[in-house]
Amino acid sequence: MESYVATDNTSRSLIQRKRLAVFVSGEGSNFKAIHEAAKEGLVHGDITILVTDKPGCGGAEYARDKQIPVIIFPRSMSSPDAVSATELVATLRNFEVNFLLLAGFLKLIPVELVQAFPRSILNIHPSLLPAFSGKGFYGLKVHKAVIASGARYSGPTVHFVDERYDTGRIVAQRVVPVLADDTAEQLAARVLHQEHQLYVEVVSALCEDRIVWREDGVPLLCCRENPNKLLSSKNSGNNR
Ligand SMILES: Nc1nc2c(c(=O)[nH]1)N[C@@H](CN(C=O)c1ccc(C(=O)N[C@@H](CCC(=O)O)C(=O)O)cc1)CN2
Ligand SMILES: NCC(=O)N[C@@H]1O[C@H](COP(=O)([O-])[O-])[C@@H](O)[C@H]1O
Repeated sequence: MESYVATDNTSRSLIQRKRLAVFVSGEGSNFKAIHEAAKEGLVHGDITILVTDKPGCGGAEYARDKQIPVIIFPRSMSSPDAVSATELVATLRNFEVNFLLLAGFLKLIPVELVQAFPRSILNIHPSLLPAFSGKGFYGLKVHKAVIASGARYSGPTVHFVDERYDTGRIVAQRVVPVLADDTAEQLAARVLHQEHQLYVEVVSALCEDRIVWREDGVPLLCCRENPNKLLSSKNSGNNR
């Protein structure tokens, strides 16, 4: 590894605390998990703005309750008062946002936003990418497709966002079993439980500058206790 990343509490206090924008379209349980982790000190950052296409969704209600500003995006016939992509970039700059976290957001992030925040937008998807991904694969539709395929394993993927749905660089995954008598709802609940842990783990690394990029463009997580160890390397405790 080229550079040492120190993240004990003293060293962490020397790292800039990051400013986060979270994008939701539904209940926002991943948003809530990240918000709680930030309050508990597990994430070295603050959620400074919530972006949604559904102003009445659970995630937006939670944000209002926590006095987090809510921005409606994208503009559409049903949301004429929503902001445009250009206006959203300007707003995120004004809020000095460092990273964008998609958490159940169901609209395509336009290339203008992707280019404005290079290697700075994450998404969590409820399958083991690249399987079961792309347009039409969201929410229960993903889990129904997994069950119908006969796959024995599934699980969440956290990846960087590019111009297309679910094709950005994979950062981390977790595996859960698919049981023979699983309903889509039961599988969704098992995967969601792991999503909450995985997203907090990755956002924690992101905010502590513990994501390094391999020469071939693959992002890797450095261990918090020993940042010279890669979480997915042979000598990592996680892989024994
Ligand atoms: N540029 C990107 N934008 C988004 C990504 C991405 O990887 N790149 N991820 C999605 C989240 N997502 C899967 O993780 C996803 C969300 C929604 C869809 C989809 O098919 N949406 C429907 C509209 C659904 C609705 O409005 O209710 C559609 O586009 O027809 C696929 C994948 C977030 N954005
Ligand atoms: N393809 C995108 C997609 O399906 N995202 C999924 O939507 C759910 C949102 O739950 P939440 O609103 O409770 O965080 C999560 O399971 C997330 O993986």
